[in-house]
Amino acid sequence: MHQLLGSLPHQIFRDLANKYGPFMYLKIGQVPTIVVSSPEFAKEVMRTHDTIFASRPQTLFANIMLYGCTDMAFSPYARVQSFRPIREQELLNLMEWIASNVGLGIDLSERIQKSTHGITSRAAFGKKSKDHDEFISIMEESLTFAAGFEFTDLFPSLNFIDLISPARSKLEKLKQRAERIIENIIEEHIEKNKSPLKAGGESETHADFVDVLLKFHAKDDLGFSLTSDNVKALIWDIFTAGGETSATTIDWAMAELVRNPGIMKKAQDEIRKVFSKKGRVDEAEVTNMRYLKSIVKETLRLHSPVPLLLPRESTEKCEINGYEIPVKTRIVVNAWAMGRDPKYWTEPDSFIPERFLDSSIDFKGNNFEYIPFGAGRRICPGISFGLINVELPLAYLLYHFDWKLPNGMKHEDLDMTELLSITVRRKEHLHLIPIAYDISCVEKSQGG
Ligand code: HEM
Repeated sequence: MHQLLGSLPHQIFRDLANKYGPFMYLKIGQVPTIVVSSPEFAKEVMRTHDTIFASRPQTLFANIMLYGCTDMAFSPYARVQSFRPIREQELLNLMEWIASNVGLGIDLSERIQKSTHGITSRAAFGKKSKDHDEFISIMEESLTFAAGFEFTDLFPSLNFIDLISPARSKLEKLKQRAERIIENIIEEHIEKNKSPLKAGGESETHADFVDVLLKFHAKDDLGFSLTSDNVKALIWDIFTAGGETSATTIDWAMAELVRNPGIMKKAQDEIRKVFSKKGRVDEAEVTNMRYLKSIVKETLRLHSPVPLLLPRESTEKCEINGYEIPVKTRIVVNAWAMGRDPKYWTEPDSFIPERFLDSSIDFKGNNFEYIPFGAGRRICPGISFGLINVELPLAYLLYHFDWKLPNGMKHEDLDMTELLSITVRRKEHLHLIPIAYDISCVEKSQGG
């Protein structure tokens, strides 16, 4: 659909909502769909009728990559603090690499992707898989089919076409490659837990996400059991939901900062004032950086990485605003459109972090005009982990380096075109030239 109309779905839905209103019934292909584009109706769906809309539709992507939608049976754990050494190490590695490229053009987007996925993998799987880079590229390719707008998602009764659809065969192949990597990760954990050192079981403090999943694998005695497919789908979920969203947010934030040098300078002043004495960033103090936090909030408002949240589907009929919503209606909530609605935001299309400095608006699902993490019982369970994974890398990038655009490019010319997948990234990779500000601690760590 989006290719035909030349815009991305969240943009098309906003234009339609401007014309036909914020609670719109559409038939997309054969699928009855309600598109919600106002905080009042978002609240109706995600608070008043939360239970009815807590299901997700079974799309082609979810059926194949998520093992018939057997993922997310429960929220992942969020021992955010305990992953601090992992974050520090990965980010120091990234700083070292950037320091060795000072004055040269680098593909910052690619490096951010790698290190964010590195943090997620090490937190979730104990270490980076030996097939880390391949796993990232499989994920990237498969996510382009995840938005739920494939032919077969829109015409479910024509499933004979589905069987020969190029999307299905591509996804099947990607799944086979991903499965091999995921099975290796599981196998390594099973072996590790068999080792004599681990006799008596992995200690709770060192158990990673996969260890926790394996404890619930096929064990009814714990009152809750996961099948092999559940375990594999959950590993996939964490890798994609955890890494991709954070990397996309950092990338947009850096692009906005490069386009707005005054804001970049203000952020660097805040960060450098605090860390200059130490000569390095300290995670414990990043939580007090008010301006940096406002930058992250503003980035999530303008560039919500999951602009249409994840689709939902009604499990029984209900009434909203005098309309009867039948069972199995798909619900699309346009968080991106609400985040840019002039009714709620002054200068909605401008990047102004100051708007959040003295504002009580947060993204925990209470202010429905601002829901980059969703709301209700399907709200993102990874908010804290996601936020620190964005704030900390930004603090490192802004503390240690100044940033210039290559080839004499002007900051206002930076292309902010969006690219569709289930997350919305910038179409172009961010190529920048790092200039050293204070890299003494990175150089020291290089030396040994
Ligand atoms: C900047 C970072 C992130 C953003 C913007 C984000 C955004 C979202 C959004 C919009 C949803 C859908 C919510 C809804 O439908 O109401 C979601 C779901 C989810 N997120 Fe995140 N997320 C981020 C980071 C993370 C991280 C770090 C993890 C895990 C470690 C994670 C795990 C999940 C999972 C498992 C779901 C599915 C929840 C469910 O269906 O019940 N996310 N996220």
